[in-house]
Amino acid sequence: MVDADPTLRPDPLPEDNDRALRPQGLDEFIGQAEARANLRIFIQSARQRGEAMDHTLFHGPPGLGKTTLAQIMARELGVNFRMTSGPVLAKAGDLAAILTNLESRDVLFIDEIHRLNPAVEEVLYPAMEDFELDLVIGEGPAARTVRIELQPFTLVGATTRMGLLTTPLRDRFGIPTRLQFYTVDELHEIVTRNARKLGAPAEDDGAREIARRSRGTPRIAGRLLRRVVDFAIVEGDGRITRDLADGALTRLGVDNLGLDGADRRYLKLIAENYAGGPVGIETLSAALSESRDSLEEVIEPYLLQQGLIQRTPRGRMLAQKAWRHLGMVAPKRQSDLFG
Ligand SMILES: Nc1ncnc2c1ncn2[C@@H]1O[C@H](COP(=O)(O)OP(=O)(O)OP(=O)(O)O)[C@@H](O)[C@H]1O
Ligand SMILES: [Mg+2]
Repeated sequence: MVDADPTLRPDPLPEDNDRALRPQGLDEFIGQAEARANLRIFIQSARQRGEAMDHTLFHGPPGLGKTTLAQIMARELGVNFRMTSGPVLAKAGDLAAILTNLESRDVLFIDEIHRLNPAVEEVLYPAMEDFELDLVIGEGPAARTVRIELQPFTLVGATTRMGLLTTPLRDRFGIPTRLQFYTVDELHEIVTRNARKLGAPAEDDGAREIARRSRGTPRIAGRLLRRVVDFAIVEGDGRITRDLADGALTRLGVDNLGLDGADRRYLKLIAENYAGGPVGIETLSAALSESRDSLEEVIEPYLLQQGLIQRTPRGRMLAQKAWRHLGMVAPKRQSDLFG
């Protein structure tokens, strides 16, 4: 039932092509216990009523399973899955074409929904609320509006930036769901299961080492597992032991907290050039040649969650844990504040 039309999604991440490791049903999906329990109820209720499930919004950092959950929803609802994304929908007509082709109760997934063009977003409001489409035909004084009835459908939106969603759009989702970073135990289970699927069984300690160093993120766990399997095949006897995983991950530049080169560059910059901060996000973005968005979406959420940095009104600051991790000593004023 999955219909991920490649023309609708020109730029999928390589991991996203990997159907082999993607959990297929809610029972197979590990972690996010609260979100999963709620979704199970809402899916079953929609099925029993024979109605389209309410519109659902998944938000949270990249790689935590937003796309995966949207696909699972369609499968469990027994309906078609249509996928597109905010930046791809350039004109109102692009969205109208998709909406008018939906079958009753289908799931329409819009990735990066915070990047919708305002003209397209306008079309979405009546579609979500009343399953109606108001199309303007013609221009100037001759322009007129035609109303088209749509089949009831479920919109599933995904965003890494909840704060960038307009209020009217946010308010039209009946089921907003925030995804959390995964615990080491959850990632351990995911790695163990995926290693089995890849035909390279992992020892308990080996799987745990990968889990510990995956930045709380299943996508990263999947990527690191594949690389460790490469090392196990070429330099080991195919088994994923703790030593093998540790050696491979260290060679890949993933340190013992799971931070990669970009994370350490961020922390080192604040330590070495700004005495631990506070320093503004724009300054960091310029100094690191990274977009502000990628700092805020990709790098900072995990560093904040790990208590390595703090966000203050005057900018970002290193916490004591970050100084220790870098093997550096905080200047006196810092250690007084965050000792
Ligand atoms: N709970 C889970 N159990 C096992 N694998 C998972 C789980 N969640 C996600 N994955 C795997 O992690 C990868 C990333 O998941 P997904 O593409 O759904 O993330 P995403 O939140 O949509 O990311 P992005 O914000 O970048 O679009 C996929 O390969 C998926 O199979
Ligand atoms: Mg996704």
